[in-house]
Amino acid sequence: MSQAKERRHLFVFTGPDGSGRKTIADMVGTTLELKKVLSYTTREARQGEQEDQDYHFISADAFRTEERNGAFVETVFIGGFYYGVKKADIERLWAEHRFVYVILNPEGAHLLKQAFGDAVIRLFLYADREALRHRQLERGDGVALVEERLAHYEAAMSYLPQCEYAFENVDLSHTVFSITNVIEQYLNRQLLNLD
Ligand SMILES: Nc1ncnc2c1ncn2[C@@H]1O[C@H](COP(=O)(O)OP(=O)(O)OP(=O)(O)O)[C@@H](O)[C@H]1O
Ligand SMILES: Nc1nc2c(ncn2[C@@H]2O[C@H](COP(=O)(O)O)[C@@H](O)[C@H]2O)c(=O)[nH]1
Repeated sequence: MSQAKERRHLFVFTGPDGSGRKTIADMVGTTLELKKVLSYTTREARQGEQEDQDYHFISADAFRTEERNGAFVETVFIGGFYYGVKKADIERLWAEHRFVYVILNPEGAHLLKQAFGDAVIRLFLYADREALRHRQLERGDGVALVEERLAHYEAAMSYLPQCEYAFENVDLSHTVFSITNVIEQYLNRQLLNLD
C-alpha cells in the first residue's frame, strides 16, 4: 500500500474566542461525517453542554494525574481551568477514521502542529472585534467575560499567517460552504489515491 493511501488528517479549527469555531466545526463535521476529538477540561459544564459531546469534564486532580502520566499531547491553562487533548484519543479515532477534527485556541493548534506535522491542517476563523463582541453578548455571555476574551484578540489574530487556511466568518452559511469545499478536496484526493 502506498503512503498516500495511509494519509490521515487532523483538521484544527482555531482563531479568536467567539469567532465561530464550535458552530462551524460541528456543522462541517456533521456534513462530511468527520469524527470529533474531544478535549478534557476541569471547568464546569455550561448550560446546554453535555459530557462526552462538548468536552470530557474531569476534576483538576484527575487532570494532573493524567498529565503526569504523559497522556496529553497538549495542555493549556485558561481562566483558572486546565484544558487538554489526549494523544491516545487522536490515535484511536485515526485507527478507524482518517479525517478527524478538533477545536482549539491558537496555542493548542501550534502544539498539535508540532506534534503531528503535515497531518495537521489548521483552519483559522476570524471576524472583526466588534462582530465578536456583539455575537457573544447576543448569546448571553456576561460583559466581563466577553471583554476578558477580547483582551486576547490581537494575540490570537497574530497566529493567522501560520495557518494553512484562513476564513473571515461574516456569513455563517458561506463560511461553512467554503470550509466544506476545502476539506472535500482532501477527501477526494484520498479517493483518487485509492484508484
Ligand atoms: N457568521 C456568523 N454570524 C453571526 N453569528 C455567528 C456567526 N458565526 C457564529 N456565530 C455565533 O457566534 C457565537 C460564537 O460562536 P461559537 O461558539 O461557535 O464560537 P467559538 O469560536 O467556538 O467561541 P467560544 O469558545 O467562545 O464559544 C455563537 O452564538 C454563534 O451562533
Ligand atoms: N489549547 C487548547 N485549547 C482548548 C482546548 N479545549 C478548548 N480550548 C480553548 O479554550 C478556550 C476556552 O474554551 P471554553 O469552552 O471554556 O470557552 C477556547 O479558546 C477553546 O477553543 C484544549 O484542549 N486545548
